[in-house]
Amino acid sequence: MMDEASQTEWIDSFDKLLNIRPQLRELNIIKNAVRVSFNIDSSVETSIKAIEIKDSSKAQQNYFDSADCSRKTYDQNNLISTPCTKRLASELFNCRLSPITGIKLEGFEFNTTKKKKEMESEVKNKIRFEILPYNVGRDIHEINISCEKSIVLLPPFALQPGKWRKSLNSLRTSRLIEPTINKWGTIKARQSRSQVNGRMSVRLTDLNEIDCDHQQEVLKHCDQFKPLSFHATYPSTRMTNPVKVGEGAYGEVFRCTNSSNNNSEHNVDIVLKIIPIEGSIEINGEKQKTFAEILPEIIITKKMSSLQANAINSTAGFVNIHKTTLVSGKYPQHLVKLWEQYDAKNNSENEHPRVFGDKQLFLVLELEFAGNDMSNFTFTNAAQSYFMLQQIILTLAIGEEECQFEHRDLHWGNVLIKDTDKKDIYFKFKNKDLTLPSKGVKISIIDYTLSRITIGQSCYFNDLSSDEDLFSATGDYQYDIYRMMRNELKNNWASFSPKTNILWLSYLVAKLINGVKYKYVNTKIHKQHIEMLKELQKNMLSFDSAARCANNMLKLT
Ligand SMILES: Nc1ncnc2c1ncn2[C@@H]1O[C@H](COP(=O)(O)OP(=O)(O)OP(=O)(O)O)[C@@H](O)[C@H]1O
Repeated sequence: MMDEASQTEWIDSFDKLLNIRPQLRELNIIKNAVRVSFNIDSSVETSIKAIEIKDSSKAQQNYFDSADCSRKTYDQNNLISTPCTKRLASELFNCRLSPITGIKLEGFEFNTTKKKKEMESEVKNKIRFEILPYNVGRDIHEINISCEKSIVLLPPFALQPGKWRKSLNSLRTSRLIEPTINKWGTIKARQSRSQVNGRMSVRLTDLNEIDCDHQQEVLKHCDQFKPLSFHATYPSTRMTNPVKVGEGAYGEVFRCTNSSNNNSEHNVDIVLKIIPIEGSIEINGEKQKTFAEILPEIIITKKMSSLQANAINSTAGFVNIHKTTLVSGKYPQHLVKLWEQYDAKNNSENEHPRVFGDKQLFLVLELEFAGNDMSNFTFTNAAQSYFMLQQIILTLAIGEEECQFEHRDLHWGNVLIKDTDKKDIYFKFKNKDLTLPSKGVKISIIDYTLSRITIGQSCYFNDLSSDEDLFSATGDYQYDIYRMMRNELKNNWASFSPKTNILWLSYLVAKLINGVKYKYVNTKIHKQHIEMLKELQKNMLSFDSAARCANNMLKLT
């Protein structure tokens, strides 16, 4: 089994998670033979799951027992991991619950007082092989897998709070394969993919996919007839004080002052979110978005941004977009340099832009610079955060009222906050003018990848109904919210249920009480507002929409 790969490639898959991202991406999904890891650590949950089914007539079953599966002998001296039988017989794993995730481990319920031999045979019989119903992969790599024994689990795993997409991709990649069975009953390995590209657009009337030329639609939104040259459109001379400020699974974000008209009084602080599209190479563990997949992103961002000037319902709480541009060509050298500077300082998780060829297409979203995200922001005190939360509530309420908007991924990385010297923030809710004290901050909501919205006869949403991975994640209250949303929506992601906004608000209040940074915590005003936040937290889940919550909070009739 070991001759296809060098020893270093057999590092435990859990350990690989600790390695830097480029190596994670090169995990051995197309190797000819795979080791099953059975170390006495969490690797039982992250290691390769592979079996060989002897009887092809059983191939359609969901469960197999060990008798159905072939057992190939292997040279144990070549293996790094402890073989299954040896480990199971030890007392070191005397637990049916994983020490890491608490998942129930089938077959580990033996009693340590039993004799070693009895235990081994009991365990052999009890181990259950589960074939998971994955159907998301686009690339299928056929591999020959053989192993003594393995367990296929869909483990809950801990993710860091905040941005989860890249971590989830890394975990998916590190799991390497999920077995599927072809018509001859042999195993094929599928490389799992993110589901978040599964953006759906449906007409509400007939639920058919919108029939349009997506490339033309994107060009229309960009006011272009064809893609422009990347380096000619964004030369270094057009970008004053440029710096890379952030990155996501889909793009790089650079901040600069837009000095195109050479009038320093009219300089605007903008960010460029640069998203590669339509290319065949994978970026940051994801397939590149297509025109069809990027189009809803543009439409939703523009729609939400336009609410700042809307007649009946208006808010500047959704990030302001100036323009979108479709460019093609090699990544400009001055942006590559900024990318490298960011990487040197922050250890980027994204791929170096050198991977892009000279025909690569990029969609560039020019957004207003909206500050730091909530997880990196230091509030003066809880009075400031309390009123900041009111801005979020009212903004969501206006989104619901205007276009049945649900954000569906409003973790603290997607709320940006910047200082303002304006005393008040203005809103219009159901044609009523409302003013909130800014307390020195203004919020902007970003990232509509999972959002749901109705515009005219069309509804845009992301169908997460089969993204088991996201619903298995743990590590923060944030990951409970995805499960709570699924319950609330009864897994029908097209439907409008503003309660999902309430779920995210309940998460945000929790973060404000116990999570964000405060400068002055020993003041009376801080303590008072922490109590007010706690009171709000008690009541939050009793509302069924942000609109109801806003009505109650602002005593609107
Ligand atoms: N308008 C903005 N102003 C300031 N910073 C921004 C702005 N938009 C994005 N950023 C920064 O860039 C980061 C990535 O942006 P964004 O969340 O839009 O990317 P993404 O690719 O959609 O991320 P994800 O991995 O969640 O898919 C944000 O976390 C934020 O730090």
